[in-house]
Amino acid sequence: MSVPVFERVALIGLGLIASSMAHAMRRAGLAGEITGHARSAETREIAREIGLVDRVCETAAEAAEGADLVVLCVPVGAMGAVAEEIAPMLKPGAVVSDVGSVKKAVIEAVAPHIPEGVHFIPAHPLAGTEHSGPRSGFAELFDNRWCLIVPANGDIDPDAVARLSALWEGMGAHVDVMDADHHDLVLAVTSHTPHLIAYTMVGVADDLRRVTDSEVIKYSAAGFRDFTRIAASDPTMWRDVFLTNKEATLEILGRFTEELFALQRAIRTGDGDHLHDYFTRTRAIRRGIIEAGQDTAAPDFGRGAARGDKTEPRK
Ligand SMILES: NC(=O)c1ccc[n+]([C@@H]2O[C@H](COP(=O)([O-])OP(=O)(O)OC[C@H]3O[C@@H](n4cnc5c(N)ncnc54)[C@H](O)[C@@H]3O)[C@@H](O)[C@H]2O)c1
Ligand SMILES: O=C(O)C(=O)C[C@]1(C(=O)O)C=C[C@@H](O)C=C1
Repeated sequence: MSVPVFERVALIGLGLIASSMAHAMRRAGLAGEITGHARSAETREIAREIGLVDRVCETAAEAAEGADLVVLCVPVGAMGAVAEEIAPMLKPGAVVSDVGSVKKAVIEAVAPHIPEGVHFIPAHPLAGTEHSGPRSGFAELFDNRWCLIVPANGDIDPDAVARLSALWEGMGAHVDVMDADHHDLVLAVTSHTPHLIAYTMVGVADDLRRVTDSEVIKYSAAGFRDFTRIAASDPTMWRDVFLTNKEATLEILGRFTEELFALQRAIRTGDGDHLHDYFTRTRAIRRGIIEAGQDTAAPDFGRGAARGDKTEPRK
């Protein structure tokens, strides 16, 4: 057991990310005591039943009172209201962080409520699954994944950043620091737009299913099944992501639509060279990731790519 990085940690919201944090902190002895609160009585009951944290509190304010670290693990759209509720209970020198998938909107919603002398250090672990709720977490979720620390304007207290980084590293993650605007644009490319595409593709297939009497689902191959996994992700979380990362997502969707139209035209006009060149470029990107050894964020990647590497390019 190592020495706790924070003596008292409060987790507000007890879903996939908070429950994984609780397991990961316990695995490495990173917190002296963990308190927790979730809005729904049912979630609080389950958390008590499975012993997820040391103390389940009826209010967010009660959970945050006297904590050295408070982590907001609620949907992005709920962050501001939770910050306002806990603000009067925060002790001087405490660290407030969050795990939201969008950073600029969270900073705008939370920062105005943070009292003087309390450090607000937003963060985002780049790890998740399509599951949600207090039973869905597991200690290994953050192993070898990135956690991005996104300092809010003005507060970059080095000691507080170092302690939060040590906590995430103790939970298995690699830590990097990124500016909020850049974070939101990068995540719009790598996470938000791909989720929207998956939701759309599964919706299209569902419409077709009614026509073809379930053939689409019955005969769906692995690629489409991967889409259905992503499209099973929590509706509240993803509604909030798109409503709060509007600008960056619309920018990337605009570019995506242009490329899609170009591919559509190539198919219609029989422009095989365009299609082949495009697919060759995208395959090279995947291979580059594998060769650079940067595939740790997706354990399945390597195996699939190793098989793919042996295939000969075909015209
Ligand atoms: N799921 C992922 O893949 C993933 C990955 C990284 C970051 N995130 C971010 O982490 C946060 C939590 O996501 P999750 O996947 O753990 O969600 P989840 O749905 O599993 O859990 C959310 C929890 O928040 C609680 N909650 C909702 N509104 C609340 C409120 N107003 N007050 C108190 N509790 C409230 C719910 O009861 C639930 O316990 C989100 O901001 C999300 O963007 C999610
Ligand atoms: O693996 C998944 O299921 C995820 O969608 C995880 C994922 C991602 O897009 O990579 C989803 C949202 C996040 O904020 C971070 C990670």
